Amino acid sequence: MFRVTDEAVAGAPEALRLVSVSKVYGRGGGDETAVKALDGVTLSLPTGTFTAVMGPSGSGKSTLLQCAAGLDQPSAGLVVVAGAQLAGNSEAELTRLRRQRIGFIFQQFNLLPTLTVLQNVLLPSKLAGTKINRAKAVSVLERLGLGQRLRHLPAQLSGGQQQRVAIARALVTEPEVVFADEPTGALDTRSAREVLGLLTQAVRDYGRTVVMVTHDPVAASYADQVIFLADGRLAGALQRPTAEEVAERMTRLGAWDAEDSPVAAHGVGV
Ligand SMILES: Nc1ncnc2c1ncn2[C@@H]1O[C@H](COP(=O)(O)OP(=O)(O)OP(=O)(O)O)[C@@H](O)[C@H]1O
Repeated sequence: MFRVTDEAVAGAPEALRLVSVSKVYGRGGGDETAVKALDGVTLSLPTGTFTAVMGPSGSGKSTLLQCAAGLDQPSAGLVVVAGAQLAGNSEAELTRLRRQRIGFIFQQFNLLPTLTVLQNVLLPSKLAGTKINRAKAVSVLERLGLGQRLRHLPAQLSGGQQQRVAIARALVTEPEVVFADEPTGALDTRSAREVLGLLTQAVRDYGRTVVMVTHDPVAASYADQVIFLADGRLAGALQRPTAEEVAERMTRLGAWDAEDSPVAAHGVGV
């Protein structure tokens, strides 16, 4: 099983465990269009770690995130978030677990356009039926540099600011695990760097656990470890990686030709 072995987190409680998780799209069996997107993935991530998930296009990264976050059901296997098993629950129970234990950050921010910044951040606790702590939402937004933007609508903010609102929304419920699917994919270099810094800070200073899918070796280098997928299976890991090491591993996995590597092409961009 893949397990982070960093001394700093040795003995830390487990935030996320996947045991032999597989996902088949389509009907399976004789269905010729069936796709095995995940094929027996087993891993364990301690609380307070930042993990990047990389791999060639179609290797199962988004599927892994969706299954681990309870947004999709695995075809087989077990997902455990901070001791609570996700599979086998009713949809209502799954929704409750998701709202209480999981935060999600998307590439396209997914903010509600008619709600203000503050209302967007308060929405998850409102939906979860928990006591809405306005002061806490304001303090998280202030920490993320948005204290002057509470009453603005998303359209009045830059992309980087919108993603910071989405980060605040993901963090305000103090979830066990924050999943981020290409959180810097729609951002310019500077905003991307800010967002990665904030995710790192959430892990270092607030003990959150972050799992981020990215195509960018520089973004991945902010993580404590990178796990690689190929054809739906784990294909290795790197601890405290540099962007160059990540790019080299991606080249070996056939994700891109060496000369097409984003690091080779642009240098360390983010
Ligand atoms: N809803 C779906 N129905 C059928 N096949 C799917 C579905 N979603 C994903 N797949 C297939 O599952 C495999 C894994 O897809 P996934 O999106 O998880 O890969 P990925 O590594 O995130 O890819 P990318 O880097 O291109 O986003 C691919 O072959 C994809 O075509």
